[in-house]
Amino acid sequence: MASELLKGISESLGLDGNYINEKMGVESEKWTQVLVANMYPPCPQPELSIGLPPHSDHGLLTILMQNDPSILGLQVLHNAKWVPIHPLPNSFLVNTGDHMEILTNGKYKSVVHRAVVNNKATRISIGTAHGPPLDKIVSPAPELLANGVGTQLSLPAYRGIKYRDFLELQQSKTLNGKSCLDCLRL
Ligand SMILES: O=C(O)CCC(=O)C(=O)O
Ligand SMILES: [Fe+2]
Repeated sequence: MASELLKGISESLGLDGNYINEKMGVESEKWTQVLVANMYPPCPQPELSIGLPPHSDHGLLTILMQNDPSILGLQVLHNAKWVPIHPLPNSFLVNTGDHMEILTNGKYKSVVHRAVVNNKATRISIGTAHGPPLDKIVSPAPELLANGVGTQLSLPAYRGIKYRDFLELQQSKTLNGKSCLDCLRL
């Protein structure tokens, strides 16, 4: 499913459908897939608590599902406001991650999101994060920097970094409140 979505994203950028899959080693033996299960039990004082603090996902795409679409929890930061996401029944929700933003030179943004809790029902979400192999150095795709006649030539907005080093940077205490992407911005 992730590789089909990545085909659509490649095409939306005017690239060959297999571009991202090939460049990012998607479905190769070493590509990164992480399964995360989150459980948010009811909280008597939800306004004093947070389920999952604001963050962006590090990979290319995260595919998320949740137990009951009528229980709200996920919020996305949009125009400096937290917007609640109303999941569609029987659907997956797809987030674009930091490496999508780096690879597309900011054409696709990495979504900052968080999960809030409620005082009524347990919410469970299950996500699969999809990224390149850990030893892959990801930098803005050259094809997107000078994309055809009549379009503006853009300069790379991020420096390249090995996926493993990005994950280590994200886990390290040297960020001082900055996001990893901010550290890579040129
Ligand atoms: O519970 C949710 O909907 C969000 C989960 C999430 O953002 C994550 O696992 O990275
Ligand atoms: Fe997330």
